[in-house]
Amino acid sequence: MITFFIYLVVITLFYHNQYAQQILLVRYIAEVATNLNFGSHKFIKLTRILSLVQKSHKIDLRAACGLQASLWPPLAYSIIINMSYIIKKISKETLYQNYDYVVMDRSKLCGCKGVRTCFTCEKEFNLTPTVNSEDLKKLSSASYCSYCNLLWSGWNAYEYKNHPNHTGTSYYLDGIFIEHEFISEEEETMLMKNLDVMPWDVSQSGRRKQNFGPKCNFKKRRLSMGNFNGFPLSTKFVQDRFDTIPIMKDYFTIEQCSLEYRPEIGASIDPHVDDCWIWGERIVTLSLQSDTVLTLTPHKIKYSNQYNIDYIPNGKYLPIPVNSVNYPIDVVRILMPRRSLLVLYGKPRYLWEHCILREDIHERRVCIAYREFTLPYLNGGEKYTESCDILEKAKCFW
Ligand SMILES: O=C(O)CCC(=O)C(=O)O
Ligand SMILES: [Fe+2]
Repeated sequence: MITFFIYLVVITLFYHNQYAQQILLVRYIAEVATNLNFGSHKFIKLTRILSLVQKSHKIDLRAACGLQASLWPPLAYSIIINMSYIIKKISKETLYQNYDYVVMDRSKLCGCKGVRTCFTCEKEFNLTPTVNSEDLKKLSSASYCSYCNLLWSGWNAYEYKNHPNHTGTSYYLDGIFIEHEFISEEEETMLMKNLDVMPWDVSQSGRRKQNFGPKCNFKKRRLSMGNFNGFPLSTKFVQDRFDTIPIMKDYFTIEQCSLEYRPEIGASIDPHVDDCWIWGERIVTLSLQSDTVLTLTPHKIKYSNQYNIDYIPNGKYLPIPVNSVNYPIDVVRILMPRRSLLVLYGKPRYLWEHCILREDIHERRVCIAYREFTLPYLNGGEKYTESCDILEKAKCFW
């Protein structure tokens, strides 16, 4: 049935000569294939199959499809053959354009890689963003009220302003905490001034960033000091204030990352789960300059151990139901007002993906994202010898 469906898509593809559509369809076929994770040692990696195609056709299909997966061999071979057909059907000119899109280092143009896009590369290569908020709006959504700690049905993230006069259905989801006005307006102004005198690096999906933390290789799960030199002194007061919040007890910041989102660049962050091998349970974000919304979306595990979810402590939240958070609501909207502090932990941190939609960035928004180590890398943990120098460095402010 699925194979037949894939054939249908491929046939449709033959009648489309537009480069962007071809890319999208290739990506779509691959996505269909990726979601069929049969989870057995017998199944070979789709990335390996795709690398064969890309070698013979000089095209980085893996990047075009943005995937990595185990796949049932007969299905995989059928996809490979279909993909070979697709590539052969693409004109030379399109192939070169295509080659540019998927292989070209876009760092001179923007910071996007693989399937991530911003306005700049979308315009240049006629690309379509992967996240479509209209699709999310069709799902059942609820928005978080920080005053009653409940979700209320609906998409509008400003629902919390109606507190206590909410209407509709409420749901409970433990693991979201918001402290309004965590810093004052004067502190926000000073903090922004101090951040903006430091250089910003380009990042993916139209963002810019300033990263302070050790070097982490999430794929190989290797940790090293890299250029980590501690944190800017001007930001110390924020970390110091964490002690005033009970759920932030013993929070020891290892990474601090400023992120900038500007609407004119189409900045956003695609749905993801923060790495579970090295980053501890509490994901902390201080929002600055403008309000935005954190959107939690259904967790779609694309391949085994994605986001290193196998490292979630004690298997506390495992097994994660594939493609389902097992909850009556599919999309959770959390308003992050400027100057507020958000702490995400437990189920919302591990079982849902979070993202910031382009349409939720109305003005320049900057946030400072904080991360702590997982237990094995803290004092007394079995990996402490690998992390003790980094823990020491993380006490420094310059
Ligand atoms: O901008 C935000 O608030 C979210 C950032 C985020 O999810 C991340 O850096 O992992
Ligand atoms: Fe994140």
